[in-house]
Amino acid sequence: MAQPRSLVILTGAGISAESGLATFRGPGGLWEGHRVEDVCTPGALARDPALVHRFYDLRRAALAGVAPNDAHAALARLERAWAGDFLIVTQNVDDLHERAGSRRVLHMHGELLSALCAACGHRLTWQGSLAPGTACPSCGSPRLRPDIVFFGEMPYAMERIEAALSRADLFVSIGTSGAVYPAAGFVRMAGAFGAATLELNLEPSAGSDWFDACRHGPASVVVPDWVN
Ligand SMILES: CC(C)NC(=O)[C@H](Cc1c[nH]c2ccccc12)NC(=O)[C@H](CCCC/N=C(/NCCC(=O)O)S[C@H]1O[C@H](COP(=O)(O)OP(=O)(O)OC[C@H]2O[C@@H](n3cnc4c(N)ncnc43)[C@H](O)[C@@H]2O)[C@@H](O)[C@H]1O)NC(=O)OCc1ccccc1
Repeated sequence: MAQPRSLVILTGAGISAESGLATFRGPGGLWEGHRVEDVCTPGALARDPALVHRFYDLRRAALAGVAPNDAHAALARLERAWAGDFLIVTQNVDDLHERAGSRRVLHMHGELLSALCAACGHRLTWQGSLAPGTACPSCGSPRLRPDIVFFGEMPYAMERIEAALSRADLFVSIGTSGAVYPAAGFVRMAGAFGAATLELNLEPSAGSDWFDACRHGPASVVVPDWVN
């Protein structure tokens, strides 16, 4: 196969698992203790903003105690060496890709270190806890919320993502269970545009059958192996 020129990499919670961040559906997964609809839906935010804000405050605080692992580092290395189009589309809201040195990263489900005004759409970097009712520095309305895409909300930058998928020669999915859409549909979209597709995951995912090739194992092993 000719050297791929245009690469799109999708990552999920599995790439951050070995850094000590819980995944969603694994044992002790993030949702355990909280029903998704109680903490990650617009309805939940309206019903109990304190619970939702506290859920993301805890995850934001946990970031200080973790660091990127060899899988994040390998992708940053690959990006520096890559001549063509390169894009990491992550479902993760942590900042471990950027802390590993990755630059061309798109957070399709939002970021913990960002706050969003639900009234005017203004965004600002946010560290520490975010109390419900915090005023937006741009429009003054007390409607700052976690800059997170909740279930039922449209993921960010879908046009940019679909454009990159339509140009991709190679699509690689790392550490995701393929349970959440539209991300779980990207392998079929990329494949339909002629891209070669590869899954790197601890175990087979819900979408493994859609990939041309799969390599299963811990991300900190299979990702550097693939990159080198
Ligand atoms: C549950 C599912 C069935 N529901 C959905 O998909 C819904 C509804 C839906 C839409 N289309 C559909 C089609 C069919 C069915 C349902 C739907 N989708 C939505 O609501 C999306 C929005 C979904 C985004 C929700 N927000 C998240 N995150 C932010 C919050 C937060 O992070 O707190 S989703 C969240 O869950 C998902 C978790 O999945 P993974 O990251 O894969 O994690 P998981 O634990 O599941 O798996 C980990 C994997 O890693 C592996 N692993 C573990 N350790 C390692 C290791 N060490 N190494 C390697 N791999 C490892 C494991 O084996 C496993 O495979 C991620 O996307 C993550 O971001 N929005 C929308 O569709 O909007 C519409 C719309 C259209 C027009 C206009 C307006 C609206």
